[in-house]
Amino acid sequence: MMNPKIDATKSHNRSITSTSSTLLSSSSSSSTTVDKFQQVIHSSSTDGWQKCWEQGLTPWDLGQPTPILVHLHKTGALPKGRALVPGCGSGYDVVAIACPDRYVVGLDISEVALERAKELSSLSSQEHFEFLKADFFTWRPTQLFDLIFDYTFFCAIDPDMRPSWAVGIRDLLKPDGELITLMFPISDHEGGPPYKVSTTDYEEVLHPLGFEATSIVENELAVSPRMGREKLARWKRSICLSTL
Ligand SMILES: C[S@@+](CC[C@H](N)C(=O)[O-])C[C@H]1O[C@@H](n2cnc3c(N)ncnc32)[C@H](O)[C@@H]1O
Repeated sequence: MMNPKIDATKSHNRSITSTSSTLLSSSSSSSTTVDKFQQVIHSSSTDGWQKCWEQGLTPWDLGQPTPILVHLHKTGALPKGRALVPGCGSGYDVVAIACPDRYVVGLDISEVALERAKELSSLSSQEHFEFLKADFFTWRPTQLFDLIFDYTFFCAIDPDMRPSWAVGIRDLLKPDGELITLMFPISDHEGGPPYKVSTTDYEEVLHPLGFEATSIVENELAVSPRMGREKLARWKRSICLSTL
């Protein structure tokens, strides 16, 4: 399915990595950034993310769109219509898949993240995307989505919030819409964010709402620090359960 020639190794070394017991990074300085990021996040239940953005503590940020998402877009393997990227951060993925056939909304709770996203995308054609400040867990627009792409949002929220995450996905997606999750980090470390994830973690909250995976594959285009710890899953709701 994937083109192995696509260079997925351009991630800079600030990317998040983890070991069995703790989160470490490929360099001691980025490990320190992860530690500081976690301290700041846990210092405030209301504006932890905003503070991280203000202090430049964004160790998850690839500095580029997600390679597998770009590949799916370029090969016509993504639904058209309206797409949502919750917790869009710097917004690379929003801009990467926006096109005349697909209007993309990048949602984030941090004003600083959105300012950065707008600045980074200022030279792109603005017609096919927008950035919105809102809380994913309470935001309910009138227009639903044909596609939701989740990468590093599920693992960023407290695991107790995962059932609410699934309800949000259901409420924001059209009944025949598609959810694409890039599941990361598949590991056994403790703590977070990023909190460890497994396919079962997604199934536990999505199955009760009628979502079934139509495919789950290793992400062969993962950036090098994340290689082997990511799976791409595509989910749809079965028609008979779509009223749940
Ligand atoms: C780990 S970052 C991932 C950013 C981006 N997806 C990426 O991969 O670069 C998580 C993002 O989710 C945002 N966020 C956290 N809680 C949120 C919420 N309840 N609603 C919307 N965005 C939220 C944070 O501000 C942050 O930008």
